[in-house]
Amino acid sequence: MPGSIQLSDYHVSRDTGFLLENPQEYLPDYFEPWNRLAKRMPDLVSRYSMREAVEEMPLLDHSRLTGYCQKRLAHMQLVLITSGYLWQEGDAGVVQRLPECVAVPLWHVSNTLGLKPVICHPDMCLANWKYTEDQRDIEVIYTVPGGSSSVWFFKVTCFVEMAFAKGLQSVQEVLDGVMEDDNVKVTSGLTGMTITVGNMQSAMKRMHEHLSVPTFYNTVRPYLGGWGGPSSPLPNGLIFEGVSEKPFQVIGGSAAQSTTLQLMDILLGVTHSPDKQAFLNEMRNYMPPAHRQLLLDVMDMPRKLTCMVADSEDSELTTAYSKCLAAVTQFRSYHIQVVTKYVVSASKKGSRENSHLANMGTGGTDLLPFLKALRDDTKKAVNQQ
Ligand code: HEM
Repeated sequence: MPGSIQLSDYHVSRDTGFLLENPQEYLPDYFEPWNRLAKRMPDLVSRYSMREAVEEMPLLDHSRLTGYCQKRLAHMQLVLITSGYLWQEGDAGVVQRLPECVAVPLWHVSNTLGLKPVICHPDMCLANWKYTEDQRDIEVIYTVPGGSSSVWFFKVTCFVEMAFAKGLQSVQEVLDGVMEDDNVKVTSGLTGMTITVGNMQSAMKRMHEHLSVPTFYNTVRPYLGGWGGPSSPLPNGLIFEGVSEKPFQVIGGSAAQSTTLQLMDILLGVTHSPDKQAFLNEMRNYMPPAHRQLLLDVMDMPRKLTCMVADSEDSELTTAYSKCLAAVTQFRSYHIQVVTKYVVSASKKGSRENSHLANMGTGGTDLLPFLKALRDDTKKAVNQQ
């Protein structure tokens, strides 16, 4: 049917959703220096020898990378190397320039993939997991300083994406049901989505099991940072040697770059004020292009779930819709608790080395009012139908 959407057309896997299926762990031997430095980054940083190691690294030919998965792995390795190089000495010891041996390939690989040349959710979550040998659990492949806390942080973020992936069929059901004007299908899809969002919340709850607050705040978070803007230790941005002498600015990694919540917002007709939406739109620039395109195409669907609900006297449909919005609202409320614990309260205890991160989000957002407004917009959506 014209205007209908198949999730599988957008680099979305039936099994793993937005997570890359079978991410690779190592590049071919030619890229051994990248394999080695990316894997050893936390260790090299702890010995303050990351910079030296990067400066000794040869400039490799990125055009020898073949296939999408190799390029995604190369992106992750190069952003990790960048992150270690920049933040090894904390804010005070940051450098203004990224050496050519990292800057040039990172720039080109990023352009090929349509990703920003900075650590991001598509790297550290979507392309950073593998099944354990018995296939019963997952492991993260690469990490940043922070030991078991940082590993756990990435792993739980993967769990949340996995929980979404398990409910993908329900999202497809809603998309199909809306196009076919099929109340039963939409109701069933919304019911499945409600369960899925609940499972995403349960997955996020696991953050508390092994993520230490001071380690997250003082050690993990700085390595997820971007550069540029008044609160950054690199206010003008970073110069990529061999690419341009003009510094440029990027936001760092955040799960706000996950397509999951934005897809649900669009599908459920949740709208945000222009400034909040501008931030979420900016986050789309850090998603893989196919996922970004999915959001745009769902926005452009000729039929809308919200119109269907508004025109319907089918109480099962309207109830399923309200319950789904309530689940997303609860997810956002729970996320606010997590952020309060790991960022807001932690910032009160402070860290001098990375004071610029204080109470702000990666995008420089004033955190709690921002997240609460997004949550309240979700709650309000139900009354707008
Ligand atoms: C310790 C765990 C976490 C912390 C400290 C945290 C922190 C933050 C922060 C600071 C923001 C504000 C945007 C920014 O500036 O980056 C944000 C936004 C966001 N985070 Fe998290 N986050 C955590 C875990 C997660 C997980 C596991 C997910 C799951 C996908 C997630 C999804 C989101 C989303 C979707 C947003 C955008 C705001 C919204 O749509 O409500 N976060 N997070």
